[in-house]
Amino acid sequence: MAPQLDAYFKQVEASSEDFIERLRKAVAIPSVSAMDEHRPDVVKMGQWLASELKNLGAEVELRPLGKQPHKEYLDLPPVVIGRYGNDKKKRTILVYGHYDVQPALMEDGWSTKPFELSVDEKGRMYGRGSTDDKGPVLGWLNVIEAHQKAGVGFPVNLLMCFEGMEEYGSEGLDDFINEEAKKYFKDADAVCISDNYWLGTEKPCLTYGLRGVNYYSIEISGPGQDLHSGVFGGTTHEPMTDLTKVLGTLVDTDGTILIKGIKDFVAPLTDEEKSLYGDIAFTMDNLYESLGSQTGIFPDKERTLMGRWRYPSLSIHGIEGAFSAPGAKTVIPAKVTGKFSIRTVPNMEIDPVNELVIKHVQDAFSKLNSKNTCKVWCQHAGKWWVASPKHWNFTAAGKAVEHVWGVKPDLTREGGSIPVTLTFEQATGKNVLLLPMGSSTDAAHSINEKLDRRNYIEGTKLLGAYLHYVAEEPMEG
Ligand SMILES: C[C@H](N)C(=O)N[C@@H](Cc1c[nH]cn1)C(=O)O
Ligand SMILES: [Zn+2]
Ligand SMILES: [Zn+2]
Repeated sequence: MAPQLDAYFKQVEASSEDFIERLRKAVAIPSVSAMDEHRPDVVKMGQWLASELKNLGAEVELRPLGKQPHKEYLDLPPVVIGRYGNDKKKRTILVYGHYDVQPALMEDGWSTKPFELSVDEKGRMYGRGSTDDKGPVLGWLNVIEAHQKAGVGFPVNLLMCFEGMEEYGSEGLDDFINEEAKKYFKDADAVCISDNYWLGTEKPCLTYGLRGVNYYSIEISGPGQDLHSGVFGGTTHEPMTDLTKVLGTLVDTDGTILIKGIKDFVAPLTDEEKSLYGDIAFTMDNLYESLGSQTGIFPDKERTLMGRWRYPSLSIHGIEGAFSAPGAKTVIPAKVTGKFSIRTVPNMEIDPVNELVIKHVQDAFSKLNSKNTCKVWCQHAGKWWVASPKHWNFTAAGKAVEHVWGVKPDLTREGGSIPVTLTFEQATGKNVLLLPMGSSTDAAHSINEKLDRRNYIEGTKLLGAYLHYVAEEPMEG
């Protein structure tokens, strides 16, 4: 295998500028799944991805997912599915990624235009979606292209599933995967997802766990329209006042969730699990670097990692309908919708958590004795996932990491959520591996999201090397 991999690696180096151009084109399409007005861009991004894959000789289909739940005027973007190679003697790996991105506006504080890839002198490639998840998705395309150009045989059959709604809760995808698990995806021997990040900036990792996410909206309304606060302030119940009070009952400033009963669902920490945290290559400085501040809750790495991986958290994200522009508008908003989410962990189930949250919000609102109206609902939910890393899929990835990066990877869990991971595992019955490309300082979901050129190019080598090691692993296990 060594000469083949050497030739492949050389080709990745030789094609690196083309691969960066490919990422530049992808970042230029503002495929923001959460914004109705960007839906045509999400569709355009799916079509662009499909055409790139076709140009590389893959069989590709754009599968419709129907209308968006609760927004029937919108079509969901298509799932791009594809196959590269169909040799019964080879293993088949199913790869998943997403081509939609989080919203990004200059006024949020970006230093460069979010939808123009901007590469600085240190090789940091800034742009929305660079690390989450366009860079990793294009990594798979780069793997195909570099094999072709180097004349190196492709080691496995590749099945692909790239969706356009991940940042909005993967609407429609669970049913699609369940439906196709025994059809389009039936040959898959294992699954690989590249959509998370290293813990720091130097040590690669393989990831075997994710938190789940239950995402909520609280809508408080009263007046028939927005009002002048000088004319009506002091004479009416104000939705924004009610909402901030209700939001204030959810979580304490030290991160403690204040909803009664939530803690009781959390699996107790065992001595065996506790002992795993000490060996992970992570420091408080790694945390401070990626936070861009020293505002961590805990003083030590172990409790910080547990706070991210194995305990739930509740975050308040924003308020729709509230005044948020610069200046001093003296308005009383008539209807405001607060958004918050809970990252869930073993053994929190979606429905019992929803019941506690909805009851808590209703009780908190009724204590206000307000004449306004309060509605609360779970917008989307995806369950946590924890797998065993003792499988040939992880062994192959571990060897590939050692080959490309020269170190054994850490085995990590992740605080973020990729709800379809569990769906793939359950629907296909196959092992799922998370193989991240980006690092802790990439600022996914934040301003100035970036992917380091080194992570993109070495990451492309890693994805290819992983496929070669997969081809060599004995199947059992
Ligand atoms: C880890 C992954 N790259 C990611 O960012 N996932 C999102 C999924 C999500 C759920 N609701 C909205 N987006 C995340 O963890 O926030
Ligand atoms: Zn992602
Ligand atoms: Zn994301």
